[in-house]
Amino acid sequence: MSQSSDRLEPSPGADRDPQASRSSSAESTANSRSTEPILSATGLTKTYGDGDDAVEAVDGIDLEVKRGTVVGLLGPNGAGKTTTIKLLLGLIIPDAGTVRVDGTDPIDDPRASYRSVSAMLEGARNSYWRLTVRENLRFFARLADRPADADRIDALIEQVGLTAKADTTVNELSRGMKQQVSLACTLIRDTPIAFLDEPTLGLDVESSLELRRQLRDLVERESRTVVLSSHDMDVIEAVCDRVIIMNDGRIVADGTVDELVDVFQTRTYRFTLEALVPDAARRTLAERFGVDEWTERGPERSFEVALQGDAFYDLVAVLERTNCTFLGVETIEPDLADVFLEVTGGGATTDDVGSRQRHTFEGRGTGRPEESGGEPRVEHRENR
Ligand SMILES: Nc1ncnc2c1ncn2[C@@H]1O[C@H](COP(=O)(O)OP(=O)(O)OP(=O)(O)O)[C@@H](O)[C@H]1O
Repeated sequence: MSQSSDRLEPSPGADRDPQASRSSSAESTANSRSTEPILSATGLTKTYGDGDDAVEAVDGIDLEVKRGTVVGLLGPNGAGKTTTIKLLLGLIIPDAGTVRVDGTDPIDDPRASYRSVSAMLEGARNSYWRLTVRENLRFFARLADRPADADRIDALIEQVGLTAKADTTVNELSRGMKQQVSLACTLIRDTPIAFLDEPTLGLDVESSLELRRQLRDLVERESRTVVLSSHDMDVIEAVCDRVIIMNDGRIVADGTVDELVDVFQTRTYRFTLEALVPDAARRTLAERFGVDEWTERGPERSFEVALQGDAFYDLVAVLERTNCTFLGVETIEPDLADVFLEVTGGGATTDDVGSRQRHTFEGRGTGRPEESGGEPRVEHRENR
């Protein structure tokens, strides 16, 4: 979808008067609004097509989002993230279920809902490339109930790091900069809710890091409610308060990044062996533990494997039985990539894993790292 912000334009004359006198009933409505979820969905369902071609994209989702939180929607390709966002925005009609956006119904009264939301869908396409950065922001600011003034526009341009490019046309900017302009165009309307669908899609590592930093900065300064979808676990970990993992149109996990890591308790280990690894060992490790990638480093061979509970001891027993000379094992702190694999049963690879904190245990033996006696040496590996 493109030009999402156009489609979210409020109707002329639909403006609310911010200075309107507040009756006590209006106050109590405002108070109850501040405690109720700013966004909710019940039984949300959407199937595309019919008959043999039917695709159940969203299958009975219930969801509540508190004000001022940043929620990450994560899941493999086709999980239903974009469809969910479009349903919440009222851009597509659900087959069943209800949605409330800041006290409004985006299906019955889309204009009322559009005052509360802005969206950046599919990356950098929601700005006008023949206009300058500042012209874009002026344009999008004017779509708001209370248009931002020149100072606010300059401040936002500065926050996304584009002051030097403020009067440059967007088509002359790099892809990362275009994405920053899109983000600024989405945020300039100062809506209480912003949807960001894959905001770092297609960015190089540097630009992705920069956008992530700016996003967190903006969210902290302005306490917006943000719903952000991404395949990029580093983005989700860096920016989100809460993570919802989708698979096959359903929510399969919902919690804080820390909670999910605790719940799923997957540990990834790197085992290092002497070079002569018997074929029987390789075969058994592949069949029982899915070990099919080995790293060769001089006289050492190593592999990484995600294990739960007693599987660690089972693997060590296989190494002993097949006469492998075991040089050491490191534990790698689980992160969202591991959780994601665990919950969805696939759909991403551990190549997606970004930064990991490693607890390295050295020395020969077959004991579990915690029992190997050595003090763990903590390393930090940056993959980004
Ligand atoms: N307009 C459409 N017509 C038919 N099927 C669709 C349409 N849009 C999405 N789908 C299908 O619905 C399912 C969910 O798609 P959706 O785009 O919501 O997933 P997603 O999690 O956002 O995926 P991705 O991460 O790849 O963008 C997929 O099987 C997709 O092929």
